[in-house]
Order: sequence, then C-alpha cells, then structure tokens
Amino acid sequence: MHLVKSSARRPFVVGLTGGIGSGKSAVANHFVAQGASLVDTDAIAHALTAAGGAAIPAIRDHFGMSVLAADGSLDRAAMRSLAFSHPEARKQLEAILHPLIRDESARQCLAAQGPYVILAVPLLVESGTYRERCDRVCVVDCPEALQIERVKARSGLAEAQIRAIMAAQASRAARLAVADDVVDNDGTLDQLRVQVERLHRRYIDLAGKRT
Ligand SMILES: CC(C)(COP(=O)(O)OP(=O)(O)OC[C@H]1O[C@@H](n2cnc3c(N)ncnc32)[C@H](O)[C@@H]1O)[C@@H](O)C(=O)NCCC(=O)NCCS
Ligand SMILES: Nc1ncnc2c1ncn2[C@@H]1O[C@H](COP(=O)(O)OP(=O)(O)OP(=O)(O)O)[C@@H](O)[C@H]1O
Repeated sequence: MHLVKSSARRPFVVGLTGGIGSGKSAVANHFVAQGASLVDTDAIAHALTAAGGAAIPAIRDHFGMSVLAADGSLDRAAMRSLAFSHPEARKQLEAILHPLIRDESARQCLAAQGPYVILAVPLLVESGTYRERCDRVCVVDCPEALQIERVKARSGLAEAQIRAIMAAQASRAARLAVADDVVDNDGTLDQLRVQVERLHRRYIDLAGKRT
C-alpha cells in the first residue's frame, strides 16, 4: 500500500498581503465572490481574542486585566495603543498569538474546499513561515497617503496611530520586492474587481496545472 504524501493534499495557496488599509479585505472579498476559499489571519486573531478565546488566558497572565474588556474579550483599543507605542509589548502579544494563528491557519488551509486558497496575512513579508506555505504572493498596493486616508475614514483612528502601525510593518518597497502579482488599489472598487477577476482565472489555471 502506498502512503499518500501529505503534500498531495495541500491546496494551491496564494498569500495575500498589503499594508494597513491597502485593501486586502476588499480584494479578498472579490476573490471569494469568484469562488476562492479564504483563510484570513486577521479573522483568526480576532476569534482567538474574543471572549473565551484561546489566547485570552495567556494575554491576561501577561498583560493583566487592564487590556481586557468587561466581557473578558481583548480591549482592542487599549492593546492597540500599548502594542504600537511599545515594541516589546507588541513582541509579547505576537509571541502569544502568532503560534496559534499559524496552527489554525494551516488547519483551515488543509480543510479548504475551493479550487485554491487565498491566505490573507498582513505580516506575510515580515514572517518567513507564511511565505514558505505559499505557492504565490499577491500584494495589494496603494500609495501610503491613500492607506492613511482610507483607515481614517473607516475607523476614525488618528493619523499618528496609523503611522505608528505602518512603522511596525514592512515598507511598500519590501512588499513589492517579494510579489509575484500586484493588485493596484489606487483606483475605484470596480477597477479592483477587474484585476481580481483576471488573477482568479490565472490562479485557477496554475492550480490546475499543479495537480
Ligand atoms: C493590536 C490589536 C489588538 C489591534 O486590534 P485592531 O482591532 O485595531 O486591529 P486588527 O486586529 O483588526 O488589525 C488591523 C490591521 O492592523 C495591522 N496589524 C495587526 N497586527 C499587527 C502587528 N502585530 N504588526 C503590524 N501590523 C499589525 C494589520 O494591517 C491588520 O490588518 C491587533 O491588531 C492584534 O491583536 N495584533 C496582533 C496579532 C497580529 O499580529 N495580527 C496580524 C495577523 S498575523
Ligand atoms: N479602491 C477603493 N476605493 C474606495 N475605498 C476603498 C478601496 N479599497 C478599499 N477601500 C476602503 O478602504 C478601507 C480599507 O480597505 P480594507 O479594509 O479592504 O483594507 P485592509 O488592507 O484589509 O485593511 P487592514 O490592514 O486594516 O485590515 C475600507 O473601508 C474599504 O472599503
């Protein structure tokens, strides 16, 4: 009897990344509308830090009750302020969350049923682990001024806080340097959709050729 190699079951994985507010979620939604499976590390991080989430006990032990809301979930605004003004606090938070996010995202990728998987990871360029898992890297790119404008409009965060988050991320140039594909998001949402539809056809083709 032949053992099936685990890699034989591994789906075709497209890593989707981009800076804060670049448009990853908008792009991911367009891929899903085309039929792709989505594994979203931001969503996994949110689930881990919801009330009763698997990361909450370690966060409470490490940071204390001041970073928890009354319902026991992570107080995201409090942690955001702490993490993006104190690099060592961010490293501690990442040390708690990243192994859990890595495991859960790997599990979800293997369970995905679509023709290929979009693995959305804000820190893909910063983390070798995710790049190793991806057959391709797709970068959502837009000018930094537009990132700031969109995040301000979406969440009302102050510009200084948005800049502090951007400073903790890879530069635009570093992301573009590892991109196999680039989605330009300096136009309309319709222009975004057209680019995603073209890439979807390419990924279907590449995924089919690999199996
Ligand atoms: C600090 C937290 C609580 C702030 O929560 P908030 O609701 O404001 O942001 P949210 O989680 O929705 O993330 C929004 C964006 O912030 C950026 N971001 C999040 N975490 C990080 C980080 N560790 N380093 C740099 N940028 C980050 C990304 O662009 C992300 O898309 C949260 O971002 C968090 O738990 N971060 C640590 C987990 C992590 O590294 N997540 C990234 C996925 S691997
Ligand atoms: N081409 C566009 N035109 C107008 N608004 C856009 C466009 N692309 C994205 N947006 C809006 O900008 C905001 C940021 O986009 P989105 O949430 O997709 O970015 P993101 O990269 O997922 O952000 P984050 O890193 O914070 O998770 C959203 O409110 C989104 O609707």
